[in-house]
Amino acid sequence: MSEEEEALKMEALLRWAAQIGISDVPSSNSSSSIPSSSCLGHSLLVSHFPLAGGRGLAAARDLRKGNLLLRVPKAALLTNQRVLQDENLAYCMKKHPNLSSSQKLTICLLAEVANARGSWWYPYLVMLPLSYDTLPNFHEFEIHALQVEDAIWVSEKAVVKARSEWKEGLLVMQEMELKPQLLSFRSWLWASSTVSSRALHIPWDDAGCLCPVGDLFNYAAPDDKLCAEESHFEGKDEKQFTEQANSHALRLTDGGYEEESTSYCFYAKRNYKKGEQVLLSYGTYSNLDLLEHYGFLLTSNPNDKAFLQLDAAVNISKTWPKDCLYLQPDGKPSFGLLCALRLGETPMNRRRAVGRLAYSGFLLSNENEVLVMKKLAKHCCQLLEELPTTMKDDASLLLAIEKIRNQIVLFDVPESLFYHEEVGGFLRANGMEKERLMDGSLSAKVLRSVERWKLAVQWRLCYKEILSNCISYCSMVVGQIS
Ligand SMILES: C[S@@+](CC[C@H](N)C(=O)[O-])C[C@H]1O[C@@H](n2cnc3c(N)ncnc32)[C@H](O)[C@@H]1O
Repeated sequence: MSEEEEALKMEALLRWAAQIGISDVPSSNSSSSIPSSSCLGHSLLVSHFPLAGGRGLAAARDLRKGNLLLRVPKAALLTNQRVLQDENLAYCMKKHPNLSSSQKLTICLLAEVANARGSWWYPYLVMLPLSYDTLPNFHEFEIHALQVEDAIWVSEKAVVKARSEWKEGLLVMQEMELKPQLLSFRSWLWASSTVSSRALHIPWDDAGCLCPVGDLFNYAAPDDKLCAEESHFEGKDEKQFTEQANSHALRLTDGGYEEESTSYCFYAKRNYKKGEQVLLSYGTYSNLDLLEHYGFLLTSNPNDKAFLQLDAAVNISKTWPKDCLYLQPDGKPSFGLLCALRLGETPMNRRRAVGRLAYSGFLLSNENEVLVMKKLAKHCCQLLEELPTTMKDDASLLLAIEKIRNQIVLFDVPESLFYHEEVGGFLRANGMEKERLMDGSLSAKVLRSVERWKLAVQWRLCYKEILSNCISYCSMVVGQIS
């Protein structure tokens, strides 16, 4: 789509949105005339942020924390409930009660796409991205570029899951007599990635909703941290714990469906200057989570995690589930990991006696702490050594990938790059000659693969940075104690 075409389609979307009551004017100001040609202009404007999500929403004026920014009436939301008002679709869907809500929403989206101009959401549908970089879209080469076993496993699982969900959905779509092109796995991947990366939470359906205009907000990581395992379990029953977690989760998002106004409402989580990008916290995600569901990552993500596999001898009592044993971005071990390591370095016959102290997060003894830190640093060094490339390799590879991505002719790239095993792997995976990579004439398909390759290298570099931060952190603690 040319820039001009895109601008026209965006205008049409904003005009349609204004007509159906989507508005960035707070209700108290609703007497002030809403520009009928656009639902935006009072608080927000569509803009482009190349370094932070591409297309997004900018502040149209100085905004204050707590300001209502956008209201999207329930009638505008693309939900299972709305689409399944079509009796024929509802009848086909009813025959397959085992489909998940997300599968249903994926099918509903494809059914609307099949209606083309006949769909009520047509102006919205034509502005959806044409492709996605979420993990289910990764190919074998890109998955292996992640290098870390856990991440490869998560990606492979995401691909397998997408395929099996497609097979399950296929029966219904055939009964609906969707066009053959919409029955393909490629179409399914597009639709399910749209749902995964754009659906917003609604209380009545786990799949969420597609929210025209409201889904143009790009993501910022929430400041508040919800470290479930860090808030002590002690003295709390499961219900209290869940309630606490839910109240945290509510604070972590700055938009939500409001029953009183039957609208999805978005609020400013902080003050914004005119022209600044207004961001939304979709939730607390590690970089792997972001990659899996949204197809991007943050090079500085306060909620990133590097998971560590501990041998059974360390996580002795299996007290901590695997997902509590990780390093934080600054390299500090999570609460669970530190407890497990401290107890792991305690002689068997003393573990019971110091258990309570350890589970409350206290240091057990200076000797124990030094042993823990040395062991942890050694483990991180080993992990770094076992990975096929160093952080320096990754950083220089990223520079080259950036040039390839921008179709810059690679004059100044060292010849050695092409002997790099990984570059060879990329060429083979895409059935390409070295020359094609150098002359900057890549097809759209190859460019999409470059994009995913870049994300994989960025991800593993962030992971390695956390391990490296951990080594520095451990040596600092040992230095302080000794
Ligand atoms: C709900 S949409 C946001 C609007 C989107 N940029 C668009 O053009 O339609 C979510 C998608 O935007 C992109 N995105 C959002 N926040 C981002 C960020 N901070 N950095 C990079 N990409 C981001 C990702 O592709 C993500 O899947």
